[in-house]
Amino acid sequence: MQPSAEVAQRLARLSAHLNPEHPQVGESSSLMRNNCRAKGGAPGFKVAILGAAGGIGQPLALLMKINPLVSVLHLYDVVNTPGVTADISHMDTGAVVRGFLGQAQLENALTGMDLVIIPAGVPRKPGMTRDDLFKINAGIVRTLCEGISKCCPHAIVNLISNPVNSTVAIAAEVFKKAGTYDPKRLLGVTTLDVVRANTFVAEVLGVDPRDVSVPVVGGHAGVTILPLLSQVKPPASFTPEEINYLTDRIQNGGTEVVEAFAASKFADACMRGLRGDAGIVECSFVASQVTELPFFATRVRLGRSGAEEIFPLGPLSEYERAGLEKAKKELAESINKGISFIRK
Ligand SMILES: NC(=O)C1=CN([C@@H]2O[C@H](COP(=O)(O)OP(=O)(O)OC[C@H]3O[C@@H](n4cnc5c(N)ncnc54)[C@H](O)[C@@H]3O)[C@@H](O)[C@H]2O)C=CC1
Ligand SMILES: O=C([O-])CC(=O)C(=O)O
Repeated sequence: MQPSAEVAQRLARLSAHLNPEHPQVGESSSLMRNNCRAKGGAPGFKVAILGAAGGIGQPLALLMKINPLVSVLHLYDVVNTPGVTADISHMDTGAVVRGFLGQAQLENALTGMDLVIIPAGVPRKPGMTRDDLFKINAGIVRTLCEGISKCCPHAIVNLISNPVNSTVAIAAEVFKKAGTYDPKRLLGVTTLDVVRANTFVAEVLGVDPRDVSVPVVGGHAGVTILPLLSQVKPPASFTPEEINYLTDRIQNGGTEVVEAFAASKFADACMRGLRGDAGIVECSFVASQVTELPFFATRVRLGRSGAEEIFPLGPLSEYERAGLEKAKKELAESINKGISFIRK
């Protein structure tokens, strides 16, 4: 008797697993080379993390593997992806995990992706600013974005690598050069500023951070991070001392601790937008006409094509208006630095 189609498929998969012909570096098992599809669940999105073996990349990979919106998860790095991929791939959730190691595998990592998340590059050491990372990370982001424009030009890109205030401009220039630029699809990740703002404001108010929403606008470094405490929801008022304390703590939170939770939260919001959910609003650093600068972080509505609507700043307090001027001055320099890196 002939085995059923399903049994035949299972036997083929088992045989491929037991007899790996030419193991490829960076793939966690021969099952992954069979182009197998995630079983069960919604159709899901194909997500690549570039820099997946790093401090942000690894926990982010774990969080994406448990996200039911993800059907395929590609983990790319220049080191250590085989181990990380093996680890993540053993989790009993739906997404199929594949690992890719080194530049030669970048194109395979990117082909067919719906969402590309980029935490690749060097992080700050104590005493450094995010701008101090420009020298190394600018080139890394350029190479990765060249790959994106070639292999998945319609993917949504979540850019985490610092300095975000410059790397978003770098990515935009690379995409423009390649003729693939869609401003709605390029999003600098500033969610961590919002997550911190919600947490610190909730601490001051003595409420649950999940019930608090603080818009954070501008950019993602020092004074360019501008929490709009006058627009906190639910409405709350703060003393001048509280405003100084909160603004300073939110602007400098990155020197306390960095974390992947916010990156995962933002990626999840992008996928819910892609799926067509209504009313998905997050802060992000995007191409914008809210100010005279070409990029600016404000609340944006995420939809099927990325950042579909960019909300204005709303009424600002005097303190926030002064902060906005400082933020714009530094932001303009960071954005120009990114643009000239590619145009030079
Ligand atoms: N936007 C945001 O809210 C945040 C941004 N960051 C930034 O994210 C970046 C990564 O931070 P961590 O994960 O802590 O650093 P990390 O050093 O732990 O990890 C970075 C990873 O990138 C990889 N990498 C280096 N060059 C690469 C290349 N050419 N292609 C692919 N991967 C490459 C490294 O091998 C490493 O695994 C830093 O620039 C950091 O400042 C970090 C936290 C929050
Ligand atoms: O501060 C850093 O170096 C990393 C980062 O962007 C953050 O944690 O907000």
